[in-house]
Amino acid sequence: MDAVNKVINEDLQKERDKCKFNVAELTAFLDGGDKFTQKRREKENRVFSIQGLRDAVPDEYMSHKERYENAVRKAVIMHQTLGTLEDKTLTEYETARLALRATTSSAIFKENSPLMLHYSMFANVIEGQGDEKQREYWLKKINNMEIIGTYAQTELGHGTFIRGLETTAEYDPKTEEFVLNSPKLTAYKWWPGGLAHTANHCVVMAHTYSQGKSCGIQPFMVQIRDLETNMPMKGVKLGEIGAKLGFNTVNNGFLGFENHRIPRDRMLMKNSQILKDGTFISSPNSKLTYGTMVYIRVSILGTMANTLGRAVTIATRYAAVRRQSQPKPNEPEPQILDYVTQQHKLFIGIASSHAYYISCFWLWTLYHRVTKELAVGNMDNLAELHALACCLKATTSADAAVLVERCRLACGGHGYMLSSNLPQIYANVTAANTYEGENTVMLLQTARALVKAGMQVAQGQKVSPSMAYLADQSKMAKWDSSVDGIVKGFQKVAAGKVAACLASLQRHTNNGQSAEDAWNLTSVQLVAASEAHARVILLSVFKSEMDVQTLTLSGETRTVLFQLVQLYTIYWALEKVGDLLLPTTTTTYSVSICDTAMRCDGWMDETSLFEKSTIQTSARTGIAGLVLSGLVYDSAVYPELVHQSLTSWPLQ
Ligand SMILES: CC/C=C\C/C=C\C/C=C\C/C=C\C/C=C\C/C=C\C=C\C(=O)SCCNC(=O)CCNC(=O)[C@H](O)C(C)(C)COP(=O)(O)OP(=O)(O)OC[C@H]1O[C@@H](n2cnc3c(N)ncnc32)[C@H](O)[C@@H]1OP(=O)(O)O
Ligand SMILES: Cc1cc2nc3c(=O)[nH]c(=O)nc-3n(C[C@H](O)[C@H](O)[C@H](O)COP(=O)(O)OP(=O)(O)OC[C@H]3O[C@@H](n4cnc5c(N)ncnc54)[C@H](O)[C@@H]3O)c2cc1C
Repeated sequence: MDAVNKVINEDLQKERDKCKFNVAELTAFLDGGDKFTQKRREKENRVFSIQGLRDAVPDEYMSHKERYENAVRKAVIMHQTLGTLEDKTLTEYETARLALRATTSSAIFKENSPLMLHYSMFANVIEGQGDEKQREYWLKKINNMEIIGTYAQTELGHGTFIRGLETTAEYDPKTEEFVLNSPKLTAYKWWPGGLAHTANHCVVMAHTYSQGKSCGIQPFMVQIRDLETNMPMKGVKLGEIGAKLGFNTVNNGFLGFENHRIPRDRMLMKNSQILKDGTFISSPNSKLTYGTMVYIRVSILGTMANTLGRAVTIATRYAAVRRQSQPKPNEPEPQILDYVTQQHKLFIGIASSHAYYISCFWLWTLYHRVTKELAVGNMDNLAELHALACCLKATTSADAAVLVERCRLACGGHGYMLSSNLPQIYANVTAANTYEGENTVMLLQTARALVKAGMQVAQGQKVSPSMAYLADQSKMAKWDSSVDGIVKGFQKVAAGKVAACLASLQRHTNNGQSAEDAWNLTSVQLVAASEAHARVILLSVFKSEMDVQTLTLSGETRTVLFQLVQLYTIYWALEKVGDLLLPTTTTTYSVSICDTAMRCDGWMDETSLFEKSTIQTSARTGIAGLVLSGLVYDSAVYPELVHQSLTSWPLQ
């Protein structure tokens, strides 16, 4: 096996030899500096050198039980190898950056680790929701693996609608305990990773009552299994939910309670408290209880960057070594990578993966700042963070799923083989469209903030920085094909969509609909406005962060990174060319389309992207569309970019 690995395919080597930039420099840039590349490699080398972490039989030939047991076995070795969760010499930002760039777990678990929730949500919820004493007590046990935990929020009856959760926690002041119950089948917790057989503790989100009154949804630390026998505790019912598209080694389970009692201090009391006598002290903001979800939504951007990066690396390498067809007689079959259609499929995946990394670190910085503000009682920027995390989580996970599937298709029949790992990668990324807030629901959350901002703009009020562009009433005199120009175009599109939503909401309420019904009737447009806003953020952050962060890089590396920015921007301009050109269509067209299926009335008058003269010219000739298409093919961006994927990913 080792001898085989040492022989590098001639075509692959040829592509690598053509590389015009310093691969080590780019790798360090993505890792956050040489020091981190070194740390990451040390970790990877340690893990990958362990024979016991290699599967003797491919996962797919094992039974469900064998797969799970194999995953537990590897998870234990991984934990022993990597030690405790924290490297105390690193700052919080550095720890997160290293975690997000890590490739070890995805290399060892095709369908993720049964300890995934322990490391991610369980640890974070104690950090974010526990008071000082609780953090001190539980985090030590979590880091030392004295307890194994998960995050139990979703129920069979409700996932999205947290306020609808039916699990109850009723405070009994006589014994100073909470009594947990699942009043019906729909109240059973359903989905938590590791719950089926692995976890012995979990954080349970439950509807809380004290002194006969509702105290809202609160988090509780609950021991669910005996630490010696691993059997369920009294009044606790547990099991596995069944086979899934992916995540089959995550051990997702169900959990029900029947008069299960826990001490008062098991309620995580950083934000809300219930005193011994049952007095409820409410959190300064009920949404602080949802903080862990915001944290994971931010980290999902990084996970999408990593996962898409792996898929596009596999597919691009395959495209370099695969030869097919004979366009020119008497010449060898070309590498499929030389077909422009193949480049068109793959290179946007490379650009997107980079865009997601950059956006994740940018958003993480904001998350970190807002967390610090919250610690001193300042909630001013929580809504903006939430709005950004929701639409970026949804848009990056949706795009990543499409792009990973494209990578699979780009490998022809071989992409259909489980040995390509592309089907499993797809199963992992598509899950992120649902978990941690279903994507449509997340886009509608951001839409709430956009509608509010739109109304504030109309009243001349200031809005949050990421939505400030909504206030810019200027028109674009002509199409500007620079990256900044395209970003500006996207801002106009998003502002137009928000304005159209406001008009539609207004029209429906004027027609006597309730605010809720008007919202529902406008929701297709609201989702579109939210996605457009996400595009503005992704495009503008990718460009502006690159402008600043690449200043110290060599010219060659900067060039290739800016080619990625350019490709990403132009790709989305072409994908959304209809939106960008919408104001250039004739009034008749807009009326006939908009008044029926799209319901985007108000759009033309209020939000024209171009000045009237430009509109008429382009509507007559369709030139704007052609100019846009021309950009990609004239820019010579593609041939340069190929080297990027072949040389810069860490696992080569
Ligand atoms: C930072 C990262 C750095 C490093 C990390 C490194 C490594 C990490 C490694 C790996 C992690 C990666 C990935 C995966 C890990 C785990 C995934 C696997 C498992 C998945 C687990 C789960 O899925 S857990 C369950 C998740 N469930 C959900 O997400 C439910 C979604 N539903 C909701 O969030 C809410 O119900 C709702 C938002 C849809 C509605 O809430 P509701 O109470 O009904 O509120 P509204 O009435 O609609 O709104 C009231 C106002 O509150 C605002 N709001 C809502 N939510 C928040 C929030 N979270 N924060 C702030 N504000 C919020 C809302 O917008 C409203 O505001 P108004 O001003 O308009 O009133
Ligand atoms: C792989 C995986 C791992 C998971 N791990 C965990 C875990 O560890 N812990 C945990 O607690 N949960 C976990 N979950 C559960 C996950 O968080 C929920 O599945 C998710 O929040 C969506 O809830 P739901 O399944 O009830 O879907 P629903 O909310 O029922 O959504 C179904 C459909 O209804 C639509 N819809 C719902 N509400 C609205 C609305 N208000 N407006 C418009 N459309 C709406 C949605 O867009 C969607 O199309 C996991 C899920 C998966 C897939």
